[in-house]
Amino acid sequence: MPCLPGQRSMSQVLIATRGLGVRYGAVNALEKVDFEIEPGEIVTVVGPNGSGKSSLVRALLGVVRPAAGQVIRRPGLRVGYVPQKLAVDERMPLTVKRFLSLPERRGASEIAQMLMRVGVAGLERRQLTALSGGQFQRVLLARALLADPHLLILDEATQGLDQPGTAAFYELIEQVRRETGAAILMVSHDLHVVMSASDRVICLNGHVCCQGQPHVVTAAPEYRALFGLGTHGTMALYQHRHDHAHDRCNHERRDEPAKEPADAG
Ligand SMILES: Nc1ncnc2c1ncn2[C@@H]1O[C@H](COP(=O)(O)OP(=O)(O)OP(=O)(O)O)[C@@H](O)[C@H]1O
Repeated sequence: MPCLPGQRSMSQVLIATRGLGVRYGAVNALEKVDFEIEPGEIVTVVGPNGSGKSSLVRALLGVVRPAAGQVIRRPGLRVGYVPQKLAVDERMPLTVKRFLSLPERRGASEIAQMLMRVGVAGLERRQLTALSGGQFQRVLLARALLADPHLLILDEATQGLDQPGTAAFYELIEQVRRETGAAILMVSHDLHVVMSASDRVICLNGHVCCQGQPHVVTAAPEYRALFGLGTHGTMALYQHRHDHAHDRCNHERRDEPAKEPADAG
C-alpha cells in the first residue's frame, strides 16, 4: 500500500492539514498529519482507540486549535457534521421538526423533503428521545444535509446500529454523494464499510501511517481471516503491506502500555 503519497495541490482540495499537531495538555494526540480531501471523495479514517481520529475531525471542524501546523479550508467551504452521539435530555421536549430548525429556522416543506430523502419521512412531530438509534442517526444526517455541505463528516456515525442498519445508513451516504457531489469523511470501525464504501482509507495512529485505495487490500489472505474482527482486524489488515520504516508506525494500540525492552529491569 502506498504510504504518505505526494500532496495534491490546494486548488484540488476542499480542506487540508499540513503538519497538523493536536495536544491536550501533556497528551500528544496527533503530530505531523498531512491530510486532504477532494470534492466527491469518500475517505475513511481508521485507527485504534486513542489514535487521534476524533482529534483530526475536531481540528478539521475548527473546534480544537492546532498545536502545530495548520488547517487550510477552501474559501466558503460548508461542512456538515454527524457526531458519534448526541446527548438529549430526556426531560427536555424537543421534536424532530424543532431540532432541524436549530440553529437556523427551516420551512416545513424543506424539513419534510429532507426527512423523506434520508428515509424517515413523517417523523416531524416525534420527540427526539422517542426515536430508534437508526432513526436518530438519519435525523442527525438530515440536520447536517440541510446546510447543503461541500464536505460531510461522520464520526463513527453508525455506532450502536446493527449490521443491516449500518449497511443501510452507508448506502444512504453513497446516495448523498451521488446526488450532491459532496465529499464524505468517515471515521469508522466497520471493516466492511472501509472495504466497500471508501475511495481511500487513511490509517491513523497519532500520525498518518498509511493510506490507499481499499481494493489494494481486498486480495490479501488476511482479509478473510480478519474481516469483521473490528479495529484489531482493521489495523492488522494494514500491516501486511506495510513495508516502510517509520517511527511510531508499529500499529500498537496507543492506549495499551508500551512493551518494555527485553533488557529492562
Ligand atoms: N479533551 C481531552 N483532554 C485530554 N486528552 C484527550 C482529550 N480528547 C482526547 N484526548 C486524548 O487524545 C488522544 C486521542 O484521542 P481521540 O479521541 O482523538 O482518539 P480516537 O482515535 O478518536 O479514539 P476512539 O477510537 O477511542 O474514539 C487519546 O490519548 C485521548 O485520551
